Amino acid sequence: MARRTPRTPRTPRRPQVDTPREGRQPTPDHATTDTSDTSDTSESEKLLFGGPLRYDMGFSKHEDAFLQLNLRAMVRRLPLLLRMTGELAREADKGALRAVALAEVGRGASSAVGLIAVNRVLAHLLAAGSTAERLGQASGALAVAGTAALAGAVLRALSTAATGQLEPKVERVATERYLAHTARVELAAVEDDEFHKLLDSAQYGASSARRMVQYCQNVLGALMSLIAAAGVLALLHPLLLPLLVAMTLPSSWAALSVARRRYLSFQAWVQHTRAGNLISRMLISTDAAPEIRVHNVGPFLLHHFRAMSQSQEAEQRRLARLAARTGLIAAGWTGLATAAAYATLGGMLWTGAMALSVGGTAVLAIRSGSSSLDNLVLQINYLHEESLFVGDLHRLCEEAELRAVPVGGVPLPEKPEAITFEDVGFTYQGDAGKRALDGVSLTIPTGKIVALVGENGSGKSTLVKLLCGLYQPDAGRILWDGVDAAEADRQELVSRVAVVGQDFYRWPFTASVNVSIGRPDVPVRQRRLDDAVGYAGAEDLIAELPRGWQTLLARGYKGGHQLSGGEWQRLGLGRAHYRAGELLIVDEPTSALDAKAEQHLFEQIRALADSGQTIILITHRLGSVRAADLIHVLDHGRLVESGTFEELLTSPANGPKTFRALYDLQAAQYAPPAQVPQQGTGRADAPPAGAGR
Ligand SMILES: Nc1ncnc2c1ncn2[C@@H]1O[C@H](COP(=O)(O)OP(=O)(O)OP(=O)(O)O)[C@@H](O)[C@H]1O
Repeated sequence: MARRTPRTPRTPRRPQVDTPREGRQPTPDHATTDTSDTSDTSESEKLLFGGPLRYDMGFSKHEDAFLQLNLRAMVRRLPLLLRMTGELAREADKGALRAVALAEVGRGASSAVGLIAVNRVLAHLLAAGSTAERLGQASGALAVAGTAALAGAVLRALSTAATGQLEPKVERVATERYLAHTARVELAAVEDDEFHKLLDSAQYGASSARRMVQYCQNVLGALMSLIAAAGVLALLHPLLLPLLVAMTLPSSWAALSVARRRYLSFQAWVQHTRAGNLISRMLISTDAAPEIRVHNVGPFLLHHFRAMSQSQEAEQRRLARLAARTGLIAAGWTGLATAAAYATLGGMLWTGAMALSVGGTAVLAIRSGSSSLDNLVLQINYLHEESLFVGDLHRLCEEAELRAVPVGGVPLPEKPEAITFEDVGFTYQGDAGKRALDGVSLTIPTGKIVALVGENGSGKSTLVKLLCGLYQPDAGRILWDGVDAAEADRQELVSRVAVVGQDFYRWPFTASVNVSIGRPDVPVRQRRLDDAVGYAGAEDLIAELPRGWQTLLARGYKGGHQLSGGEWQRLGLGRAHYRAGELLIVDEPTSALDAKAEQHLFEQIRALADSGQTIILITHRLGSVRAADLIHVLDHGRLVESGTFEELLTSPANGPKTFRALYDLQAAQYAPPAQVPQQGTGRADAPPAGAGR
């Protein structure tokens, strides 16, 4: 009897990356370290990622729920698995789902009819009489067996066609679920490594759901054939059924053991795999391409890519060895069970407990039944294994619901007079003990230019991220007049805000989309686009692009065009203007602008503030904050000074002097040697032109 061996360990869900051919390229010193040992953290993991990337499975929250891959648990879970796939399939294409189900039930019925007909044929052929007579009597049953086989083939084709239609739709529906839920979660969730791990494993849920459709079809088909064969066997002799089961148990056990090991391994290695893929992507990324060449980083990355891949290969080897051992044990037990089954059958024939024609049908039914049962267990096992990933997708959706940006809330005042930070504190996840903001109380009067200044890491960007609702304070409140932003409608809050961050995104789309994506929910208007680039001083930039607004701003694509850093910054400013939020936040808006563009921008900012818009300006160029109505100075997450430009520069000798010290330091770099002011003695009215640039 042909036995299926358990699938060998595989990693189809992960992009397979070939180990690159070794070239005679220089490798760094540490390249000589043997990194193929998986028992410890590899040198590459330590060097590039600061430690092990493999998860200790003890952490797994769903170990209890999902890893009990024993036969009982698997059978218990089968209805749930079928329902999960059924729900996805129903959402994707009800008609195709119905067609698959009907075709498979029909196939089972035709298989049972076929077996019964074969039994009749054998009974007629083994009865007394001439050959012609026996053939004549068997012809009716033969015709039935032939028709059943034909019907089975047609139904199989129907089922295959409907499954082919259903599979891609199920994958699409599952992928949409994944993406839609991910897009809705809070920023803090995306930055949480546990949530990210779930994102990693759940991304395979969609392709697993697609494969589950195929396996469901196979399970249904095998189940129907099994019922047919088992029904016939039970009719022939009741002892034949347990024999059938005994023959199939060893391979079921083997398949389950292998699946369990593979899934555990996948979960433990998921982050390692992502890191390996990250390195391979860097090697082909257009952003990294210049530095890879100028600093000759290629061999370094290739070496570590190879080392990380070798660690994974070692894990695959380990799984393969275990699978081979399990398969061998299972094959031994199956051989014994098969010998026992046929010995029992022979004994029954020998003692006359069973007629010869019944014995012939029994052999056929045992062959058909054991292959169906074997196949059924294998398919259920595949189904179960895939369902673990679909389970991850479900878990992600549940988790994402809990961590989703809340919908609804208290409306914000239409024209607030001020936004007030009341004793606000915030610590980033994983940064325990290090407060990014600590007890910050300040006011942002609307319709004014408010500047935030301070040294690197003093908390300026964090403060505006809290203001935009990207993070929630863990202490204190942010009030829009009397309304606490934590209780406000987040959608409304973000619609009031436009941001040009330091790391604003450079969309790999056309210039038109790069600006209009500031308000993706409204139709693109040319006048609004022109206004936006006029504000950012980028009219000439657009006019000079090869295809104007329709120029693709992405390297590595046909017709793609590359912008300089300053040109991107102007487009980013244009995007923020296009968004038309009441609160415009500009974080280092002029870092990449030339002097003319910078001056233009500050004139525009002043004009916007005069028209009633609130501007929050973050900059290290202290000469630029002269135009601000109010300046808040942060230091190590705390507010240390507030006031106008003049107030901060002319504060009394024993008063706060952080701003003054920073300003003098910058001014000194631009003053002619003879006029370098001493710290604390510079005059507010005498900064050198362009100070801080
Ligand atoms: N996403 C993040 N996760 C964890 N820590 C962060 C994150 N963003 C910032 N931090 C930390 O919070 C602190 C404040 O950072 P923030 O970006 O607010 O400073 P900043 O004043 O804007 O600095 P810069 O002038 O360099 O832009 C820093 O110590 C930084 O390391």
